[in-house]
Amino acid sequence: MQKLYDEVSSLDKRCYENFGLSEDILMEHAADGMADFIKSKFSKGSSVLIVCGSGNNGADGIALARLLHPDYNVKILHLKKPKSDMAKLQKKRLDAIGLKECCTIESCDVLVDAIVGTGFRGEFNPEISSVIDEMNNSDAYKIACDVPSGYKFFADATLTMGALKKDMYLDAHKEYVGDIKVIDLGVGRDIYECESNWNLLDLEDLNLPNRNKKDTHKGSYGHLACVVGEKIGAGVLCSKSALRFGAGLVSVVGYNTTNIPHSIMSSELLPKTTSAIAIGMGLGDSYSDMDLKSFLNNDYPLIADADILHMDILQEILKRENVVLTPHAKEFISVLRLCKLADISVDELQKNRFKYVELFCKTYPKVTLLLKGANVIIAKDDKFFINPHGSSKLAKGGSGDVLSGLIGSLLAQRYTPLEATFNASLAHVSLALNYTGSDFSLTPDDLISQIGKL
Ligand SMILES: NC(=O)C1=CN([C@@H]2O[C@H](COP(=O)(O)OP(=O)(O)OC[C@H]3O[C@@H](n4cnc5c(N)ncnc54)[C@H](OP(=O)(O)O)[C@@H]3O)[C@@H](O)[C@H]2O)[C@@H](O)CC1
Ligand SMILES: Nc1ncnc2c1ncn2[C@@H]1O[C@H](COP(=O)(O)OP(=O)(O)O)[C@@H](O)[C@H]1O
Ligand SMILES: [K+]
Repeated sequence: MQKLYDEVSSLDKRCYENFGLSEDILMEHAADGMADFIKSKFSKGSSVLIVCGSGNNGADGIALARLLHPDYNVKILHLKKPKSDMAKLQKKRLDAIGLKECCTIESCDVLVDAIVGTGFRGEFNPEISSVIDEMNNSDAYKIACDVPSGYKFFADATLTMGALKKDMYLDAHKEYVGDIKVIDLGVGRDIYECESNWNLLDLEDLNLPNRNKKDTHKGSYGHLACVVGEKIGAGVLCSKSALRFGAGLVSVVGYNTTNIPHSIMSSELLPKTTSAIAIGMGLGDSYSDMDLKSFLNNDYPLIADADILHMDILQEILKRENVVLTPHAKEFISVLRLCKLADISVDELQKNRFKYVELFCKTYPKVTLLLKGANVIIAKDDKFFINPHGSSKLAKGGSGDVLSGLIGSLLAQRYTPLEATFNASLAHVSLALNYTGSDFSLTPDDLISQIGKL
């Protein structure tokens, strides 16, 4: 797990105050880290074009040019005259060396974007936008210094200074950042970083429901009751996924339980041995509020997904002690509206995913939330996690039903709601990563069939 930050200037400040480092020292480490990265990937003599802006992001680029010269064929393009103190200082150092400057985006092996970093505000003017377009059209390997400028530069790799910034994990930014690597600024990351409520999940954080005890039986692994409705397929996918992920028993529950696989049980009412409930997937409007209440009149851990996230009965569900909500963006704006927290568009949500997740969790600290997307957010109370390992292979109907089954299965096996949710999410993305077929071909059944290989 790695920590995520809204901003790192306060971390830089701690370095000056607590460790006696200066802005100059931090910047030299930033540039050195980028130089090391390039040296590890490209042989001496490769051509490197560094495009610099006028602030400290540009200054990082100017320092990098000095460190790579003369082993690499380095050229620098100043989009603006150096303006910050550090940019002016770095320019003076570079001028002393006498490095070649250029004024167009020339062909090169490595292209570095050091136009703007965390200090960028507003929009680029047309001239800078057209330079970034040209950079994006280059065949070179593309490196973003700290962050891709204005999230308009498509990087192959982003070399980010000191610590991971939350903003890099907004869904819309996933297209731009490429592989992200943190550059050490001279004090080691564990010392540079301070506490943060936001964390990035690593695949290695996955804790599978492996069976360590010998004297057990099916009842030891819980019983998931999956309430099904109009579209029975969704409930079947959820149930098959839950059984495969270790639940001892899985039942589909409801009025419509014909043609279900032999391994799944069925009943009209919740079975007596139920230890967790999954509800919402494919539900349609087949149940009255009274019917739904009959499934909710208990305190079993529960995962609520899909259709139920649009229903007034959600208010009842949110009062439960152990509940997980798994909306996608459109469902989450419905949740926010039903809870009278916000009445916003999907676009507004996607631009401010972190803010609205925090708002929801502040109001409902007992609820575990998983907001689906290119980068999944998992949150409870004041703890927030981002799972960035999913891929567009998962963008297919039924992927979410499989996820609900994974979460329901772990709830039935007595993981806490938060642990069930982030472990299930990690398992879900691992299934997609492990799939070796073409990226457009992954089906929910493929996901389920691979659970046993995790
Ligand atoms: N200790 C540290 O601080 C360390 C900092 N580090 C580095 O510093 C970076 C932050 O540097 P920063 O604060 O100077 O901001 P930065 O990203 O260069 O942007 C400012 C420039 O952007 C420009 N600009 C703004 N809006 C614009 C627009 N709409 N359209 C066009 N231009 C616009 C604005 O230009 P102006 O408009 O003023 O001419 C100004 O010059 C950080 O990302 C990291 O790389 C590392 O070396 C590690 C140590
Ligand atoms: N581009 C993507 N990158 C990563 N994960 C994705 C992407 N698109 C969809 N997913 C994941 O796939 C799942 C889709 O769920 P959902 O939309 O509820 O599907 P359904 O209801 O049809 O089962 C979610 O877990 C989501 O995070
Ligand atoms: K940049």
